[in-house]
Amino acid sequence: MDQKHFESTLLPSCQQMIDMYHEPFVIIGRDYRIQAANRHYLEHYRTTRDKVVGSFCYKISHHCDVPCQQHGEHCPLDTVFQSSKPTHVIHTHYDCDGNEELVQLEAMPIFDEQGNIMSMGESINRLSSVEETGRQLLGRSPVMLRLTEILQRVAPTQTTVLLQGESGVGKECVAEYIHRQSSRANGPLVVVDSTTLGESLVESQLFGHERGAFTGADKRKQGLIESAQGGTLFIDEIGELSASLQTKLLRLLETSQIRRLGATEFTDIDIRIIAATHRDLREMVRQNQFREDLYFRLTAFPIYIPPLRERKEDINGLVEYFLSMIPGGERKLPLVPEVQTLLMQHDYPGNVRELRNIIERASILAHEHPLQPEHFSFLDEPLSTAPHNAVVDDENLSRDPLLNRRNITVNKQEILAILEKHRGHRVKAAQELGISERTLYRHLRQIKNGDQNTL
Ligand SMILES: Nc1ncnc2c1ncn2[C@@H]1O[C@H](COP(=O)(O)OP(=O)(O)OP(=O)(O)O)[C@@H](O)[C@H]1O
Repeated sequence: MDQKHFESTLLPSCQQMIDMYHEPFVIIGRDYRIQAANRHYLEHYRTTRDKVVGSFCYKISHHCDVPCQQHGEHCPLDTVFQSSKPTHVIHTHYDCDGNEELVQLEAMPIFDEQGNIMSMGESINRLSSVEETGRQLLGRSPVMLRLTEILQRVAPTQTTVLLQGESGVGKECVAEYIHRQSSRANGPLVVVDSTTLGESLVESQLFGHERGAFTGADKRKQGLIESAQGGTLFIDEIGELSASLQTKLLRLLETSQIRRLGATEFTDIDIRIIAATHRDLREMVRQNQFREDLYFRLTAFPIYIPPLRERKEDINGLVEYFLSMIPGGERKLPLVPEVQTLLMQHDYPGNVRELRNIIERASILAHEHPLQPEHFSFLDEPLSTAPHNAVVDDENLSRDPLLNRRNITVNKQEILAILEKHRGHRVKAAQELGISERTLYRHLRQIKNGDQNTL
């Protein structure tokens, strides 16, 4: 049966009902044919009922000749018909201009009078795009689609979220995504990198202080926590917080109040906290390095972001995205198969950040030409294991007390070169530099703040 001969068995009243729905909504039959589409659907996709009704859903939504499950996506229709229960899933559809758009589908069974499933109703909720979210959270691998689905669920709540995953997997990207998708999106997103909080002033940086609270405090100052009022506080590398700060953070989580340094009064705080770590907090609890009660508070909603090597299906999309950020980068697409293979074979210890760096570096080497395998030859360079004791002074970085204690100073170029050599792997880079990972983080933040073009 082709589309021309399709006749909908739905009652006209059914059409009226779905037209009242405020999201695009379609009714689909067991044979994957769209039986009805509501007014919002036709408006959103700038199409007509004739073009949609009777067509296969996978053809219209995915521009594909076979149902979703045959090209690796979870098919809500199969689930609904098999289970007779509603389901939801995140899919990539095409908008009316042929651009990909990420949508959340809420699918539900529609029964006939005998209680048999007749059709499936599906509402289509568009998820935010790059323009709306700022930094894009990419990833169409099954694991990233599942993650996006979870993020959609948790974002509108006020729950504290703990993001776990290796360095460079996109924890900060995810935090930003949660914030933008939450009711706090119009409020601030304040990022606190625990590794950059200097020991002595940390408390006043976070909690603020009153005038005269300590020598040099000549005026009252708001801390980072207060500056997140009405928004979200993202605490990166939470495993690095000192014991006393852990206690204070726990108190904030329990009472939603803080006291500025030198203040007698408490201030009410309305923030949502998202924390992140690449460390095993549970193990830190076992080793008495992290408060158990704080750990339980933070793990109200833990989210694990898997390393890139476990979701290599994301690589192509990420490469396209990173190239599109480089002037003229689109001209390097599509990638030749040899380069695609090479990128798929790499292990990415530095995760998405490393992939971004690799693409940027190869693009520079390729200049205006298409990317070829030789532009990636730096991937084959062996990692040096030689201890590094270079003593090159840099006024900005040599003041670090840890470094001075060891009588070692390093400069910006050196840090960046070693980091690049280890493809963004901070643990290895810190080892080679002879400094702690924490100190390396601090330096990187300094470099980032001082020179945006460098990192
Ligand atoms: N899913 C993604 N889509 C697009 N870009 C991404 C994604 N994941 C990571 N990136 C990019 O990779 C880089 C590292 O991401 P991010 O800073 O969020 O990682 P992280 O896990 O917070 O790292 P760290 O633990 O070292 O702070 C950034 O440039 C970010 O924009």
